[in-house]
Amino acid sequence: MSGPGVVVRRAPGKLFVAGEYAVVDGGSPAVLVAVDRYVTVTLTPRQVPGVEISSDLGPAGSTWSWAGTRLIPAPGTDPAVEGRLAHVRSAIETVAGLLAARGRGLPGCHLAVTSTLHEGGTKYGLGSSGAVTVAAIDALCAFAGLDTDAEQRFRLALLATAALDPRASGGDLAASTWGGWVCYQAPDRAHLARLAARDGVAAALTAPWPGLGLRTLTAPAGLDLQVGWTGRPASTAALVAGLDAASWRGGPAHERFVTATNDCVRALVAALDGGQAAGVLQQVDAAGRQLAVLDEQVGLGVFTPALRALVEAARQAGGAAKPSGAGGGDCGIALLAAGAPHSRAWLHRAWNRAGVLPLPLKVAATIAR
Ligand SMILES: Nc1ncnc2c1ncn2[C@@H]1O[C@H](COP(=O)(O)OP(=O)(O)OP(=O)(O)O)[C@@H](O)[C@H]1O
Ligand SMILES: C[C@@](O)(CCOP(=O)(O)O)CC(=O)O
Repeated sequence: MSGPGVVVRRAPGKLFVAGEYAVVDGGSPAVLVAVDRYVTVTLTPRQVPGVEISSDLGPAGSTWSWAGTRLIPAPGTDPAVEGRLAHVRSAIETVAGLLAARGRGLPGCHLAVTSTLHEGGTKYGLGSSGAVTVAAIDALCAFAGLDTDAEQRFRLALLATAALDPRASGGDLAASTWGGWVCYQAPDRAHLARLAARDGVAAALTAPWPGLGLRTLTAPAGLDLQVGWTGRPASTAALVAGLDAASWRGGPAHERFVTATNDCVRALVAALDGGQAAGVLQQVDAAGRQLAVLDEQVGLGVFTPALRALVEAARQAGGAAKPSGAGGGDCGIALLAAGAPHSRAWLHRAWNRAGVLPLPLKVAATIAR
């Protein structure tokens, strides 16, 4: 779609390479990679004030009006629709908060979302919530004539996310904002959410964000990244909440997990920096084994039978593999070195036999402007 005043922005999905769960606590880095499937957001000017939102997940056109910087759904809007549009709504309200500090409002518009991060409405686990937030913030800023750089858009996306769920690390947002391979460390999201609620988005945006760390990394040469989808969606929020419910959190096993995972991620970054493929494989394998220990101790259900089979087959092929993200379904990753005992085709056949669908994904290039 194009036309006067129409803005189109897209953001890629992501995979967790190492550091999931540990990254939720401040001070722990994670490595993520952006993939070449996208959420696209199109903004079209509309004469009527307020926002009309359409998503490929439905509905086709739901109308929202402003109460200050809060969006109010039209009377009779299905609560399920409100849930499905929660990330888009939070992104719009966040940009509206920034505009309000400059004495402006968001002009009337239609916001449309399309995504290749789900299959007929079933998510792959490639970070569609993060990608839709990043794409929407980018499109809304451009539509409103706000000149922003990548870090400002990332911060706005994290404020929008933290308003919904301060536990979410924002690793997905970092990968979707910068593209390519990234090393990310999360700031204190609960503090930022409180700051934004108390002092406004503009103040929170420019405040210091202690703990935030972001570095783009060089992709490992000579390693083939493969992705397998279990076909089963998992709830990241429920899995992370499971950790809070268990007595594991705050105890010695938790501390050991975080320390060991931090060691893996730091060694992984060093191996990536040094172009050492063998070191990359070793650390991805080690990070996956730490997740398995966590899973055994807490009984979270990170490793489903399909994810176990995905990892086992990749090890037999001579590679390293692990779930990507919270696990419980969604997808897993494997890295194969050139000259591995078994080929990519062999791995795909083994995955198919185990009910794991190989996804033809490539790394999305570093994109931040
Ligand atoms: N096409 C879309 N249109 C509008 N909102 C979307 C779209 N895709 C995702 N979202 C938002 O993201 C939410 C899904 O987030 P969820 O964390 O369950 O999936 P994910 O981010 O793809 O997976 P994961 O967190 O495992 O990587 C939806 O409820 C909705 O709020
Ligand atoms: C468990 C966690 O570290 C990763 C979740 O990854 P995913 O959304 O399930 O791909 C949570 C988070 O980083 O917010």
